[in-house]
Amino acid sequence: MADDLPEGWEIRYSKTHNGQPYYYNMASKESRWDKPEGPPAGKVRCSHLLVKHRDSRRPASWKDDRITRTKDDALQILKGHRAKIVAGDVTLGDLASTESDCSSAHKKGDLGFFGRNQMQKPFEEASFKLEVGQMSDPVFTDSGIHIILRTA
Ligand SMILES: Cn1nc(-c2ccccc2)cc1C(=O)N[C@H](Cc1nc2ccccc2[nH]1)C(=O)O
Repeated sequence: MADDLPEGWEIRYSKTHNGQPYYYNMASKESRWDKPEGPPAGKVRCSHLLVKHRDSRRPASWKDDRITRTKDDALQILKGHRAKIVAGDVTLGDLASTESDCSSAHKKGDLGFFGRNQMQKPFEEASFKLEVGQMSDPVFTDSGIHIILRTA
């Protein structure tokens, strides 16, 4: 699909090769038959680990039918997870698989690519501030408390 092309690329259709699609970069004036790789324009890819609490929008998860921990306790738990990741003891993806209260835990916390206006604002703002490979501080949303890793 043309809407997932990297920044600066557009799809065009050849006038000399039976309307065959090709890709054109307006800035570099480069043309190519094969689709350019890279993050879709205006999107980021992130993984996250979520710890919910009793005031979360949905205080339940695949791990726990009824989440009763306080927000403060959730933050302490999340800080403990973040410290292990920073120390290099475990990756965010591996820890999310067992500890995240988001159903994305089953995909190591990977949320795939997303653009603006798709996620809750605090999550979006934090995600778009990250460089690829960078991990956020605790981020608070209506769902709970997250640490976010930008992967692309
Ligand atoms: C936004 N999202 N993507 C998935 C997901 C992605 C890939 C594979 C499976 C599930 C789950 C969710 C989701 O909203 N999960 C919620 C918790 C949650 N709230 C979020 C707010 C912002 C970003 C991620 C978030 N995850 C839940 O399970 O209660």
